[in-house]
Amino acid sequence: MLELRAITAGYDRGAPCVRDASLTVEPGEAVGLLGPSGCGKSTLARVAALLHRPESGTVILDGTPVRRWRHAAPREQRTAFGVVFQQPRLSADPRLRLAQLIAEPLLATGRREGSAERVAELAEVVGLTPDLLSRRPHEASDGQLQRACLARALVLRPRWLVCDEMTAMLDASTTAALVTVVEDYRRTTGAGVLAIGHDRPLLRRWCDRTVHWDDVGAEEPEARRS
Ligand SMILES: Nc1ncnc2c1ncn2[C@@H]1O[C@H](COP(=O)(O)OP(=O)(O)OP(=O)(O)O)[C@@H](O)[C@H]1O
Repeated sequence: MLELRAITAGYDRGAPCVRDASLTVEPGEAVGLLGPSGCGKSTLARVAALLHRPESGTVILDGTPVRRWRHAAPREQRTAFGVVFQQPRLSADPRLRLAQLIAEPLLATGRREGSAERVAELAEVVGLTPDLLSRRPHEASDGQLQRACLARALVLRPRWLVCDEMTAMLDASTTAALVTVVEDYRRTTGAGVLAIGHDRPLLRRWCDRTVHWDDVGAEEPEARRS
């Protein structure tokens, strides 16, 4: 289970944008998090994915409290997460061809062997044809690049997938395709999904339950008391 307990976080000490937020995601569960722009959803998602250290509160990953974030986190905790951001161009190294982008986490964790096969397999899953894999980000559309970013997020077979407005920049058919990929991944692996968004009907369709930002602070009073 992924548990966020009483998380307070932000960028300016003393003026946090996330205050006392609690949320849990069970293995195999998809939880949607809705809220207005700028309220702190992405910040909470980054805390959940161990990318941003909170000022206070606890993240508990499969029963183990997280003590360190980002590169200081133990590899098995860091690689338990796949993350897809809203703007693929901001999260893709412009120098890498799409195949290299997808393979990045494999190479970063010393898993070069079999990486070409894994990239080819995932490219098919996300709907990228082989000719696209040799292109660099500036030669790909937003939708094609987001497909590659989703493949990169899945390449290490994470147990938790954080989708931070993954489909906000995409057309309806690419949105449907990527949501289907995430859903198939969740069904076949039992991974838990935290999906952040503004699109209530989409999140309702996609997720087992949807939580509004206003309720995140009061969602689990028992957990917050303990
Ligand atoms: N790197 C940063 N440095 C300083 N402030 C930041 C940074 N990132 C976000 N913020 C601020 O923190 C607050 C919460 O931002 P966050 O991105 O978490 O909100 P959000 O709910 O995800 O918004 P949106 O739906 O528009 O993406 C905002 O006021 C934002 O301006």
